[in-house]
Amino acid sequence: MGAEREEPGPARGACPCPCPCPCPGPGHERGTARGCPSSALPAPRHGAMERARHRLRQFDIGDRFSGLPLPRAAVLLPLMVRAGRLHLLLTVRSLQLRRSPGEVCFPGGKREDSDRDDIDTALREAKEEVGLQPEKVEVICRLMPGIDKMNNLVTPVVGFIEETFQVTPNPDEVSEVFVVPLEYFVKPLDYKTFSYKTSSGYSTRVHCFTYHDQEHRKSFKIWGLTAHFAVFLALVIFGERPTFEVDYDLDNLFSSSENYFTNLYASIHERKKSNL
Ligand SMILES: CCCCCCCCCCCCCC(=O)SCCNC(=O)CCNC(=O)[C@H](O)C(C)(C)COP(=O)(O)OP(=O)(O)OC[C@H]1O[C@@H](n2cnc3c(N)ncnc32)[C@H](O)[C@@H]1OP(=O)(O)O
Ligand SMILES: [Mg+2]
Repeated sequence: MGAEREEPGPARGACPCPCPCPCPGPGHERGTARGCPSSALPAPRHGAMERARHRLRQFDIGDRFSGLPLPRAAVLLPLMVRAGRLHLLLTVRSLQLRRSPGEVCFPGGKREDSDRDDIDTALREAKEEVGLQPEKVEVICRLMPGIDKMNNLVTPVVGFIEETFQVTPNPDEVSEVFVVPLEYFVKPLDYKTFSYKTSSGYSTRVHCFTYHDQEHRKSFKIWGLTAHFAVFLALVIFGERPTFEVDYDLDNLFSSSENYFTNLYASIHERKKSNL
């Protein structure tokens, strides 16, 4: 599968943040250290990370959907390298939560007035939920959003974190934290799929992974929107065909993911209009 988008435009010039980096891409906000690889992490030069950065930047949507009239939420897709392989950090929601108790999801939540954008939301929520300090995250990009069952527009923000990060889960919101090799979301050992009709009548495929975690000696079920984001991330980074069917044209991953989102969004818009 070839990437069908060019690298984002020319370098944005000398970076005014205190670090000496050449302002490498969309994840790095000029004038701040936010998303700056040089200041966020001790100069990771791991091959897997370099390749992933390169691929992810081609799929950055930036602020593209920020004007859509839906309530907003954002999740952080925290990537780390363990034993030379990329891994994703996931959480299990506390059983006390009103929505989706006990389900696996990424650190994240609803936008607050103090958040400037989806990156702020994802970083703030990750700090609140698992104790991840924003300056310990190298933000790489924002991927194509999804829409949850409450019709929140949910933007996945991808960031690298250090393998040595010590989680401190907030028990009000998170009961467990675990990591899964990213390859599992293209080559799973235990996978099911089913079709699902959203409240707006849009039919979609839902992925459902069961991951047997050696460290916790237990299995976690990862499905729905969380699985949707994990699969898309793995497709972007590995650029390989998964061992199961997906709703994308893999030779045109960016445009087909955009069509997928646009069709889902249109179904919600149509439903709202017909209810007026
Ligand atoms: C392109 C389109 C794609 C479409 C998808 C295709 C796939 C198909 C999908 C099909 C299936 C679709 C369906 C599935 O996928 S269900 C399948 C599995 N589940 C998932 O995938 C989870 C998906 N959901 C999420 O990731 C989150 O819910 C999102 C990110 C959307 C919202 O974030 P979240 O929900 O995490 O929000 P929050 O962190 O701001 O707040 C959480 C709550 O915690 C309260 N709180 C806060 N602080 C404290 C505190 N100190 N003490 C006590 N409580 C505290 C706070 O008031 C709030 O309470 P409430 O107000 O909720 O009651
Ligand atoms: Mg949350």
